[in-house]
Amino acid sequence: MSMIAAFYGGKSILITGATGFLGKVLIEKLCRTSPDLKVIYILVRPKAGHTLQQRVSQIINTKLFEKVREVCPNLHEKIRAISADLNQNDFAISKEDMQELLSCTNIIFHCAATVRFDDHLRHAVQLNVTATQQLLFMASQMPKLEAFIHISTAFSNCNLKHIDEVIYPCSVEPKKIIDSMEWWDDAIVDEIAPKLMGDWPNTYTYTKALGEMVVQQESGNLNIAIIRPSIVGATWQEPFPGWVDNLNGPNGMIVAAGRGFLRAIRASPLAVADLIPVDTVINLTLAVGWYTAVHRPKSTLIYHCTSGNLNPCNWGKMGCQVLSTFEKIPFEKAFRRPHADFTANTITVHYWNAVSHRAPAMIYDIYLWLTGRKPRMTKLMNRLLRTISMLEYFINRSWEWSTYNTEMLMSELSPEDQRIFNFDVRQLNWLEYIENYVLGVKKYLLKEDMAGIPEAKQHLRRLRNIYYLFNTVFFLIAWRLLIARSQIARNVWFFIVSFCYKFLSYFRASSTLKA
Ligand SMILES: CCCCCCCCCCCCCCCCCCCCCCCC(=O)SCCNC(=O)CCNC(=O)[C@H](O)C(C)(C)COP(=O)(O)OP(=O)(O)OC[C@H]1O[C@@H](n2cnc3c(N)ncnc32)[C@H](O)[C@@H]1OP(=O)(O)O
Ligand SMILES: NC(=O)C1=CN([C@@H]2O[C@H](COP(=O)(O)OP(=O)(O)OC[C@H]3O[C@@H](n4cnc5c(N)ncnc54)[C@H](OP(=O)(O)O)[C@@H]3O)[C@@H](O)[C@H]2O)C=CC1
Repeated sequence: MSMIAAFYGGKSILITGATGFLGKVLIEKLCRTSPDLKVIYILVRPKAGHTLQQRVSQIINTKLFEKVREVCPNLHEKIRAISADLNQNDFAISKEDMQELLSCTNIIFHCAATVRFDDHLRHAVQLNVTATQQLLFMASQMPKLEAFIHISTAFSNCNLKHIDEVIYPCSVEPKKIIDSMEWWDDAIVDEIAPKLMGDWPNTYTYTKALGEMVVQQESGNLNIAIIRPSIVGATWQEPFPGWVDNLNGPNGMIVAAGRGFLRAIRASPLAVADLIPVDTVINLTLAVGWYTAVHRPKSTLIYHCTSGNLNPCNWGKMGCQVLSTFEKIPFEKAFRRPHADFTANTITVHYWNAVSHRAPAMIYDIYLWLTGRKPRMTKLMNRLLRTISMLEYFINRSWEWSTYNTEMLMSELSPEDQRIFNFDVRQLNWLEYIENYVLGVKKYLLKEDMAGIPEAKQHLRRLRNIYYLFNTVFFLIAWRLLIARSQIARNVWFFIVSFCYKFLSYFRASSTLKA
């Protein structure tokens, strides 16, 4: 019998960020392995045109929940959506709902965050810091609470090279920043943001670091643990390989490369690609929830959920495997044939951006304009290049994360729990994982049918022919213009023609002699 699965039986669990990427996989695994849990409260913000129940139904009626719908037929009753906005005071939760949450909750998984790199500092502080503070305050009023699990990121200290499982202080106290946000107007925030952020590359990583400090400072008597995943990718094994549903992190790059928009990127091929499958993160999260509640460690433990030090893979190897998968299972409606160059040289990057990204986009837009359609490719390309510029920081550096706590936890699990809640990334076969990842992007994110593969391959062959034709015509025109203007080019041309003529004459003469 799994100790972890049994632990969650009969429990009331509160999840924030349940409608997000990690949140969905968390609910799925919890309901599948502990179908006898009492209730999962999820804090969901209302969205225009969708009731809360519709938002829940949209999630649990997807393929991700196919298996769990069999194990737990009353899934709808297990999930109780509570209207809440983490940006509001008391999360705008009704009095009755708040009363129920305070009196019943046993475990909290805090996943909600803004993961946008370019969010305004005010908004990022509100969600990643102030909301965490408020949730901790709520938690302190919950008499039945056994554990509070906070999901952070391994990049909350990306300004350091070696990162231990400890909380590193930021130069300005989070409480001061929270207070200042009350009276600073946006102009002041904009001016002061770079100074506050120092060597953090974006508001996301900076506010996640502040969030960790808040957790440490406000922990009081609570049983708290922090999980720091690195770059979270598609599922590895569960409930099936390759599931992914958003464009964050590498997903958008895989789409852009597979559709032929992205052909070169400034990246160090030897830098470690610290990807971690989302099901691995969730298995660790559930194991940490159990361990924190049952063993009640004296201090807040931090768990790195990373792959680099246990089973490293670099961006070069990953990129090659992505490309070779495109050959077997190409994406539909490609703009150009997938091709990739990783380069660390800035001049080469500018060259590729001009020749491989902007020029084809402009030529295509001219074609759209000439055929009476609205040009859109240049705009799309600019947006892609902007996205890449934000991700570049993470693909040109390597970090070392120590994983003592994570390894300690692994050794504490029974063999059955190690199997059911497997977070041992040493068992991951990268080539197989990446192939399933690309397949998953095609099936679950782009919603493409596998039956369309022959047509997609045919389309790529057409693109190849257009490419050869375009290059030949371009070369001939360029050469013709050069010959017209330059005596040297004319001499070279006559030399080549006379050389070919002599070679052919010699070849013909020798074959006549042999006959
Ligand atoms: C040539 C080389 C290729 C090699 C072969 C293949 C390569 C594949 C292998 C891997 C390549 C290397 C890529 C590695 C990337 C590494 C990422 C590392 C990140 C680590 C960070 C730490 C992890 C975390 O803790 S948090 C999770 C990460 N968070 C994010 O990723 C969020 C990032 N996103 C943002 O910050 C914003 O969305 C931003 C700034 C990128 C764009 O903002 P903007 O306001 O311009 O647009 P949106 O309103 O957000 O969206 C508009 C539009 O664009 C679509 N879109 C959004 N993001 C992407 C994307 N990444 N790619 C493509 N399209 C995207 C979005 O859906 C919208 O579409 P609509 O149709 O308009 O709705
Ligand atoms: N994805 C990754 O690569 C990594 C993620 N992490 C961490 O994991 C956690 C989950 O990330 P991920 O699932 O990818 O993020 P998503 O962006 O997919 O999900 C974010 C969740 O937060 C919710 N949320 C945002 N704003 C509010 C609000 N004002 N009120 C209520 N809910 C809100 C969203 O709800 P809604 O559906 O309404 O928008 C959504 O459910 C985050 O803490 C992140 O920092 C850490 C490392 C890597």
